[in-house]
Amino acid sequence: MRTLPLIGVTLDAEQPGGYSKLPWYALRQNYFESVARAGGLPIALPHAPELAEQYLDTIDGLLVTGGAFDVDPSLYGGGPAHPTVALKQGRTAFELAMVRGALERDMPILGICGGQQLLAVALGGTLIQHIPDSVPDALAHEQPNPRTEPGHEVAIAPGTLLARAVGGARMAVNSAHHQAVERTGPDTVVNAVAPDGVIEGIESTRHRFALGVQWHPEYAVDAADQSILDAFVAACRRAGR
Ligand SMILES: N[C@@H](CCC(=O)NCCCC(=O)O)C(=O)O
Repeated sequence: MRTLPLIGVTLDAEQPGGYSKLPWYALRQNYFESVARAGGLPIALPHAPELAEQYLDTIDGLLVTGGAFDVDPSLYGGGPAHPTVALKQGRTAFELAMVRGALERDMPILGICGGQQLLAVALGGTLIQHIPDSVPDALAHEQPNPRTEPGHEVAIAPGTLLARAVGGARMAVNSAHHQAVERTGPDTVVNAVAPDGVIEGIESTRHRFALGVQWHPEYAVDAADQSILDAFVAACRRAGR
């Protein structure tokens, strides 16, 4: 039996330029730090769909991170891609293989921001491709102020896994997204909503822990943010080998 649950953390993929003249991976340190603070052992997962099953045989839980890109609308019947849609096909192919495999195993999954959107799609949901064009009087979901500060509040749905994790009805959250979950799939419920009605969190009702939040709890903007990681890692510990 492992002492710490092994948490697979997905990476962003960058084209040559900047750090390296070759393709490279990137991820903010606070993703790993927030998992470690929660008592998990974070491990980075390079993009290799052919290794997904072996990764899933090894880890106790999956953290699907965010990034400045979008899920391909063809994956949720979204029709033509909005002009603002940016794709990272290799990353999405790997993350989708990992999420689908984890769901099949009922392995705990936490999706953050774009990772929440991918989880929603894997659960049969759809996305709003560009909030400003779809939501009248929408808040600034790509907040102008630093992401270490709140962008807006969310209302947490009572009786949900998220409500039990954070122990409250409202939270201040940061916001760095132009898309959002539009409709949830079967056996999936909305657990958080912004004041303008934009969905800010979803969870499966038929898995032990399949939770996504649109904001970035790894920044710990709200005192309750770390409790989301704590609940996720605790679920991984219970599910662990
Ligand atoms: N498709 C999503 C992506 C949202 C997201 O993951 N944002 C994070 C920005 C980069 C980072 O700091 O991780 C959208 O709605 O834009």
